[in-house]
Amino acid sequence: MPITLTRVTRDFASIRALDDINLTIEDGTFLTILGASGCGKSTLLNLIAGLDAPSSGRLAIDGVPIAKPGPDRVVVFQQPGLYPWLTLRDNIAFGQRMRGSIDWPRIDEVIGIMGLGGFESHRPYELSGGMQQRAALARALVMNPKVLLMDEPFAALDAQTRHRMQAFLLELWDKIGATIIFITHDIDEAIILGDRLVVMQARPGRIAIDQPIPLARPRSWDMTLEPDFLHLKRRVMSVLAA
Ligand SMILES: Nc1ncnc2c1ncn2[C@@H]1O[C@H](COP(=O)(O)OP(=O)(O)OP(=O)(O)O)[C@@H](O)[C@H]1O
Repeated sequence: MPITLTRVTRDFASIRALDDINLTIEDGTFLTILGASGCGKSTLLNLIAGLDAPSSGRLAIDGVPIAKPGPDRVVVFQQPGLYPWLTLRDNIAFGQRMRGSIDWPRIDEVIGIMGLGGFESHRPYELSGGMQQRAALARALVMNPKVLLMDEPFAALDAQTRHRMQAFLLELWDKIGATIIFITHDIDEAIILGDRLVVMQARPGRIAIDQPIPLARPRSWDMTLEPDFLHLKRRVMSVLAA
């Protein structure tokens, strides 16, 4: 069952951050969201996460209204936000510990999937930026979410690490089949990762483009030279420049 947003508006005093947003996101979709700063991307993600409520309109997941955060949805932010005093393994187990019980075999399985084996007892400062972000992703995954909400998760990484993380995320998504909603400022990243692309415009925050991304999978960076890629990129650039 999908995530549905029906006529969603969010005002902050006199600022209309989101205006009449209608979206249906099918299960297992990789949706990427692009848009200039301040166009309402994070506001949209926070509403789906249940961290904020709309001024008007409705949000639902599997037909159930979204009223608060839930175990079915986890958010991964730009900063990994690991606890410096905890080991990698304890950081990854943190959400489960808060929920009341830790499934250590699952924690260790996800550590393996994320390529973090051997670093279990390291503290965050002993890990590279890419490893820290993988640990943040692992901490989200061990909650077995149906929906991963990613707010510019790779923006703080250098270009090479970022490319590795993008490939890694696509492999992971293929394995877990979760719905991913992924915010980015990077047009190439949005097109190369997603099944579907939403481009937003600011003041008021509205959807300017909502379309499938017509590239085959598996994706590779060579595809950034394909006519379908360039055609879509040109369209996005003209909307963002408007
Ligand atoms: N808690 C808040 N209080 C007041 N205004 C807010 C609040 N959150 C967001 N806004 C305003 O709503 C608009 C949309 O903000 P939002 O953070 O969703 O944009 P964004 O597209 O995620 O931007 P960025 O790409 O810079 O992260 C902005 O004008 C912002 O100033």
